[in-house]
Amino acid sequence: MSTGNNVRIKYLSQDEAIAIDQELFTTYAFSVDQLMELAGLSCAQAIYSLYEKGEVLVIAGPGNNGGDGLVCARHLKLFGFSPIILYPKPSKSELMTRLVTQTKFMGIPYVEEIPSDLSKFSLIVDGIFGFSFRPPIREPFGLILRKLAQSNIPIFSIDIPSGWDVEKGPPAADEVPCLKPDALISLTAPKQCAKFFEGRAHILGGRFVPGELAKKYELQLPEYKGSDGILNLSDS
Ligand SMILES: NC(=O)C1=CN([C@@H]2O[C@H](COP(=O)(O)OP(=O)(O)OC[C@H]3O[C@@H](n4cnc5c(N)ncnc54)[C@H](O)[C@@H]3O)[C@@H](O)[C@H]2O)[C@H](O)CC1
Ligand SMILES: [K+]
Repeated sequence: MSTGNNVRIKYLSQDEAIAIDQELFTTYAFSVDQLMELAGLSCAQAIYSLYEKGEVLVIAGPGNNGGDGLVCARHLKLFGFSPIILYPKPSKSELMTRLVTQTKFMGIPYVEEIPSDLSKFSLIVDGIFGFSFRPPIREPFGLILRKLAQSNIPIFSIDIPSGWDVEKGPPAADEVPCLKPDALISLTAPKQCAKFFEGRAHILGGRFVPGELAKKYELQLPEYKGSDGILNLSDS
């Protein structure tokens, strides 16, 4: 992709995305919750820039993509949205347990299963699977994705449209339900599946990559404006 400042942004393979993530946590000494906070905050900032305030269903999966979703929900609440969380396979990790406690103290309600009628929601945040997803989908996520694929509510996908292959993109029509997100936020850098994104806004977020690491992986990241935490790649 060519961006406004004539840089060709790189699309990462699944292995590269995982390797960069690991390097951030080891060599560069970041903790998961530091980066998750920045990632989730950039998701909420992107949503604020794209959508009217309203009731938002945030669906959190079992891994760190789900953690980004929980952080995003917390910031959405502070920004004046009304998030509701579906977190069907809660992790027992200390970090995720703390995130759940934080959201509950923020007064954010949880639902146990995907509501049969989604019409009251103005937006669905897809924090189900990120770059570690490997098909085929295990339940209850197949059921949830089927329901989302059938609805007309705009979907904002965090890092990867859930159910898509991280490199090959949308599943074949006869395989599994295929999400067609209205917006996608790529954290750190887009993964190869983002080439197949046809929605309204492709946002770059997660502004925490040290220059040396970006150079090593030849990320060719476009420049964020000023102190912004997000950059709309669809504008350029
Ligand atoms: N460096 C960054 O940009 C950061 C990104 N962050 C976010 O972290 C995710 C990646 O998180 P990870 O925990 O590695 O994996 P996932 O969330 O993608 O999911 C793993 C989770 O899902 C289960 N799973 C995998 N495949 C399936 C399947 N076919 N069916 C059902 N369940 C499946 C698996 O068992 C795990 O439980 C990245 O995308 C960003 O969103 C960080 O927050 C900050 C740094
Ligand atoms: K996702």
